[in-house]
Amino acid sequence: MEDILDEIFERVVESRIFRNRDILSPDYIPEKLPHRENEIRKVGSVLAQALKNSRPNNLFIYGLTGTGKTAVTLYVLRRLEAKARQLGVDVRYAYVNTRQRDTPYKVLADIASSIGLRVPFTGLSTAEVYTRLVRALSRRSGVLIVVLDEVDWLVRRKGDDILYKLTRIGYELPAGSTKVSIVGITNDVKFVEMLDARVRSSLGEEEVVFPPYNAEQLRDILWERAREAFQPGAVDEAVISYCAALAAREHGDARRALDLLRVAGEMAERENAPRVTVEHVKKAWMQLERDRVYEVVSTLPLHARLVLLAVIKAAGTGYTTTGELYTVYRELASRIGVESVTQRRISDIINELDMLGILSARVVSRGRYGKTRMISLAADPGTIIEALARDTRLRQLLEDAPLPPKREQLIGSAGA
Ligand SMILES: Nc1ncnc2c1ncn2[C@@H]1O[C@H](COP(=O)(O)OP(=O)(O)OP(=O)(O)O)[C@@H](O)[C@H]1O
Repeated sequence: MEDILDEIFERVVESRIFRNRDILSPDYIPEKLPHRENEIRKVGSVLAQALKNSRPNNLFIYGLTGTGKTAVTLYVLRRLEAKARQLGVDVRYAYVNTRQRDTPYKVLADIASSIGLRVPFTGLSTAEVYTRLVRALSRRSGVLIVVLDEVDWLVRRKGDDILYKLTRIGYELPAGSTKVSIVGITNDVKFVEMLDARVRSSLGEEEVVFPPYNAEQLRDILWERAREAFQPGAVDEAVISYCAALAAREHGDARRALDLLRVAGEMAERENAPRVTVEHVKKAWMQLERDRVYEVVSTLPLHARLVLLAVIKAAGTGYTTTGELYTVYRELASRIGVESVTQRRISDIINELDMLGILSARVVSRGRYGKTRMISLAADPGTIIEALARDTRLRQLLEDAPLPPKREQLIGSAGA
């Protein structure tokens, strides 16, 4: 036993692969953010007002995942804070990720703690926490920048009341007290439509959109991080370009590209390989894809999981049509005693699952029989089944009857 562990320990300590793996972790904020100069300039120009003790306009940042929104915002805020210290101006910021801190209470408690006000974990009403926060802000001066990351998460679950309150907090404070400005970050472009018009206009005093990275930009980003994270010679141009190309094919997500490189490195290290190869990247891609599918499927609402199960039952690894799918779905729903939703809603669910890359739905013409959608699984069936089977009711349904034969021939007869 000792020998096994010695070997593992030595492999990590004397890694030929990693010098400092943490540099590839998603929380690490690098010194340089290539290809984000424009965004840094825009965010910096809005927030710089704080250095003159003025309230910066509220700022709304959006862009797809992994486009550097959080990294840029925190990078600018850290530099701003340092500059403010130099100038002797009181500028602080509170960073709250509302996916992790998912209630108005927790959000307010985090903001309070950024100005040194302690709020108990529970026991107060949200209104009381708000009142205490307002009181504390009115006793202080300076500027407080509140960053609400993944703000759509909170609003979708708890409504936009908290945003309304926070964007209005200035009206409740007497002259000379803390000036509060809000930075909202989201990767959901449709989120804006969910907001009350007043919240939308006040949060969007300024807006910055982060475009996705292309493969070339991702390569620069990866090299910047790889130089410090890996031992010299452990990764080469082919590996970096391959990671960049795969991530760019999705939507230019830097997080995905970095994850890919990190997992490929871990695989090489575990194999005691002298360097990371394209093969490691391919395997890493498959593993990350499986993890993603598992995570997405496990957290889907019940009816979406039933739809997936219906596709498995009706199509196996082949195809099914919308009508057939709906029949099977209703049967499954009734077997576990839940009321089925309408065909229209199922259609929406199919679109959502298509966008998530779990299902593929293609419209095909069936000549004089009109059009139909051919639906099939678009991700690894084994992983989907594993994730569905976490729910005992669904596991039972999965075990109930064998899968029907493949349906590929349907496609041919539909002329697709
Ligand atoms: N230009 C860049 N240079 C170096 N690293 C970057 C750059 N852009 C993003 N990253 C890195 O990619 C990862 C994801 O970035 P970040 O968290 O900022 O994305 P995001 O747009 O906030 O995504 P999400 O909406 O999913 O939260 C982080 O590890 C970040 O450091």
